[in-house]
Amino acid sequence: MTRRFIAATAQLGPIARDEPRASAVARMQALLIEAHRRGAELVVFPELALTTFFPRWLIEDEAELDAFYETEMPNADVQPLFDTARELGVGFYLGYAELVIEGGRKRRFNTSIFVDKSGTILGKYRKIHLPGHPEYEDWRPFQHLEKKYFEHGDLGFPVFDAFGGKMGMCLCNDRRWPETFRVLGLRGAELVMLGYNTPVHYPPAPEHDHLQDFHNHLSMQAGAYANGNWVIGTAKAGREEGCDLIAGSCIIAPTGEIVARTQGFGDEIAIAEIDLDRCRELRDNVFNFALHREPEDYAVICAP
Ligand SMILES: NC(=O)N[C@@H](C(=O)O)c1ccc(O)cc1
Repeated sequence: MTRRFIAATAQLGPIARDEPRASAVARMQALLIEAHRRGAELVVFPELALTTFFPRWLIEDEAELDAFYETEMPNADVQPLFDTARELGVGFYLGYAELVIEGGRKRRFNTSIFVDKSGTILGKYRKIHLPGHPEYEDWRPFQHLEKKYFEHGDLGFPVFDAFGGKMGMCLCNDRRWPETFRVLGLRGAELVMLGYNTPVHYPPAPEHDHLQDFHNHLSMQAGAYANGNWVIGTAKAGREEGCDLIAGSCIIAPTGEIVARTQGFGDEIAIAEIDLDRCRELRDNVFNFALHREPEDYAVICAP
């Protein structure tokens, strides 16, 4: 089986708070069709791609909050995206807010799925590194209530087989943690897909605002290089409900080089050919884990 294929990062511009899912889905269908026209067989959409980034507000009314979550996947709103992808034979990664009833209680996760070319959900991931704060903080110009609205993901960092190789997923803040990429790398991931919503303004340390794009690429390029895997990182970008989100969606080779990136802040794709065999350039050499890793000396990073 060939291990070369064209992939796309499919960046979304802002999604308004009152924008129906059908509109976000139609925008994603258009990007997927364009990606397919340019030869892509795999498309990576952002984190929370069906709605606005709602953790920026305190939402006290439970029904109003619940309306931002999906209780089924696919559901009637998202089915057209699944249908288009299946008809065109394109696989995709999609981030969304997930609400499930388990043990008689509501459980909420920041989730991503991977859907193969036949429309089958092959993998699911629930975000592990939840940033922000658990309660309303009135000094902030906008909230970041992921710790209030989501539980810590309970699926670990799974990898799954697709496109002739091993695929992994993570979400947004996970990309800043080397452990995310290393765990996926130790499980053999050759391509890590991730979506992000990253405000330009970081209220706890505004002196870092000018570094947001740099830190975004630094994290993903380091994750690719130190583990010898491809990375596709996709932004929800632009001024969303008055909050500026960084763009810079990109495809990164195992060498750490950015080989394709978006140019603007709106709906846009960038494509590149992925050759999974190129992971060997790193994994057979400087990052040959079996030969050169020294786990006996790493115990401290696993201590709680
Ligand atoms: N959706 C996310 O995980 N976003 C985080 C990130 O980009 O790491 C993030 C960025 C800025 C903050 O003030 C809080 C959290």
